Amino acid sequence: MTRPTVSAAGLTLSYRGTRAVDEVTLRLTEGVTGLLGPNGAGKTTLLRILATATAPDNGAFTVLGHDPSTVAGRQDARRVLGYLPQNPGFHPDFTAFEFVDYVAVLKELTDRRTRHAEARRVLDAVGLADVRGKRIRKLSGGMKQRVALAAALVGDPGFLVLDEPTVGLDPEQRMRFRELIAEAGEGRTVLLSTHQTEDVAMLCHRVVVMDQGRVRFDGTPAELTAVADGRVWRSAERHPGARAGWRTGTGEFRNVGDPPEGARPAEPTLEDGYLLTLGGDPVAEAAV
Ligand SMILES: Nc1ncnc2c1ncn2[C@@H]1O[C@H](COP(=O)(O)OP(=O)(O)OP(=O)(O)O)[C@@H](O)[C@H]1O
Repeated sequence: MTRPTVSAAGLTLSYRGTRAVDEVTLRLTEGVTGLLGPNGAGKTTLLRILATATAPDNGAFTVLGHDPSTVAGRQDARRVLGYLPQNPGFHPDFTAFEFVDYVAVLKELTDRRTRHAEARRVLDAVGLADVRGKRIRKLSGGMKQRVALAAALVGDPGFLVLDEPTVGLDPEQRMRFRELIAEAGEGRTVLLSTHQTEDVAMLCHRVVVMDQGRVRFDGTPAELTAVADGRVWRSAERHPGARAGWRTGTGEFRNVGDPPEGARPAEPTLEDGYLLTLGGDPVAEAAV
C-alpha cells in the first residue's frame, strides 16, 4: 500500500443544520484523485476544508504530516498546498504575471528576485510565457484557468486542490488542461473536483464519489466502471425500470439500472458506474 500523504477522518461541516460534509474519511496518495458528485454534494466544502480555507466542525486531517487544527500547523500546511478555487478572484486589471506575483507574496515569497523567478517559472509551466504581460480580462477562459493553475503551483506545493478547473472549457482546452493536471500529478498529491466523468476516466488513478455530504464510492476508475457491469443494456423501447434511459443516435435505447431477463448488454462506462453509486448506501470506510 502506498503511504497516504493527506489523511482525513470524520470530517463534518454543517450550514444551518444541514451537513454539507458528513463524516468524510479519506486517505490520499500521490497522483491525481478525482472527486465526483452532483451539485450540492459537498465537494467544494470538502476541498475548502482540506485547503484550510474553512475549519470543520468535527473530525481531523493532516496534509503532508501537518495538522491544521493548530495555528502553527495551519501555517505549515498552507506552505505545502496549492488551491485552485471555483472562483479564483482575479483582479481583471492585473496582468497574468502581476496576479501570480501577488499570490507569491501571499505565500510569503518575500525576496523580490526569487518571487519574480517563481512567477515566471509557474507561468512557463502552464504554457503562458508569451502572455504573462497581458491583462487577465483580455485572456480566454482556458488561459484564465491556466493562470489560476499557475497561481496554485507557486512554491511547488506537494498537495494540489483543484475545484472544477475544466468547467466551461472547450474540448481542446480541456485536453490541454488534462495534460497540465497529469504533469502536476507526477510526484504530487492532486485532488480534482469535476463534473467531467471523462476527465476522471482519462486522468485519475483513483476516484471518490460524494453525495449528500458523504462518500459513496472510493476506488479506482476501473472499479467504478465495474459497478455498472451487467447493468447497462439496449432495447427498442425505454425500459420503465431503468434509472436512466435514452434513445441513442442509432434509434435504440440505452438503459442503465437493473435489466430485465434476457436483456441485450451494452458496454458500461465510468459515468454509468457513477450514476449507479448515487443514492445508495454510503461506504462505511475509505478503501485505501
Ligand atoms: N457558505 C455557505 N452557506 C450556506 N450553505 C452552504 C454554503 N456553502 C455550501 N453550502 C451548502 O452546502 C451544500 C454543499 O455545497 P458544496 O458547494 O460544497 O457542493 P458541491 O458538491 O461543490 O456543488 P457544485 O458541484 O454545485 O459546486 C449545499 O447544500 C450548499 O447549498
